[in-house]
Amino acid sequence: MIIGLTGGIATGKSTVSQILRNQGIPVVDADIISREVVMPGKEAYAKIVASFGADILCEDKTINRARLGEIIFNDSVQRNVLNDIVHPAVRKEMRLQAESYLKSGESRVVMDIPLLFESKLTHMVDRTWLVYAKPEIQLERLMLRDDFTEQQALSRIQSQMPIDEKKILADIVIENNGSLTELESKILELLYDTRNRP
Ligand SMILES: CC(C)(COP(=O)(O)OP(=O)(O)OC[C@H]1O[C@@H](n2cnc3c(N)ncnc32)[C@H](O)[C@@H]1O)[C@@H](O)C(=O)NCCC(=O)NCCS
Ligand SMILES: Nc1ncnc2c1ncn2[C@@H]1O[C@H](COP(=O)(O)OP(=O)(O)OP(=O)(O)O)[C@@H](O)[C@H]1O
Repeated sequence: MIIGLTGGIATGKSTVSQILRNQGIPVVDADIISREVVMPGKEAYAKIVASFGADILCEDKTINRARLGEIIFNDSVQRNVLNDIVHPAVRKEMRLQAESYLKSGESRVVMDIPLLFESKLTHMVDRTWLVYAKPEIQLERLMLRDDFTEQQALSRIQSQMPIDEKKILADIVIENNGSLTELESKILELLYDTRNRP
């Protein structure tokens, strides 16, 4: 059984993933894999440098994520260029990792995929869980976590499907508008309720 965990930027996916990992549930994380597949020497790295130029590199030749982010979160054409380079490699690696967990006998594997609905990847999972935070809380958490101005935060939020639209598409909605303790209790309850029936 593969659970697709999604949400909006900064609504709490990584926080939920950590709670799930603490419960012994394996999580395959698209954000982590998307960092690995763009390391120097990887196929996607060469394509990114060819498309965006050497200006998006740090001195050590790794990709300057802040600089690339400023480009792609403010320009949907450039965003699609990057997505087309990175996403196939991420999907391939996610499948491999999830299959490996299932083969080793895990009954439930979580795929943390921020763009699950935008990229129409629901066929990769059996159920969808959405981590939801009200738009004003999402904005506040994003500005606080990444030290963004309101404009920087909004450009990232607006690069995604609105969280209220995702809410309609998800099988299960995990409300994350309260405390971390409340969130943890909700996840434990959800795991208990869905032990044999996700
Ligand atoms: C633009 C990049 C370099 C910025 O890196 P940075 O370290 O600042 O952010 P990070 O990768 O941790 O992503 C943070 C969050 O931004 C959001 N996000 C990232 N990429 C995208 C995108 N292409 N479109 C919309 N939202 C995105 C997601 O909610 C993600 O969880 C990086 O996000 C990237 O390479 N994005 C393209 C790959 C991608 O789509 N990743 C998301 C899941 S596969
Ligand atoms: N219930 C909560 N109460 C207070 N802070 C929270 C809560 N849930 C998450 N946060 C904080 O909000 C920020 C965003 O959470 P998190 O990093 O888990 O989001 P995310 O959905 O994984 O983001 P991204 O899309 O960027 O990967 C973090 O700083 C996290 O510590």
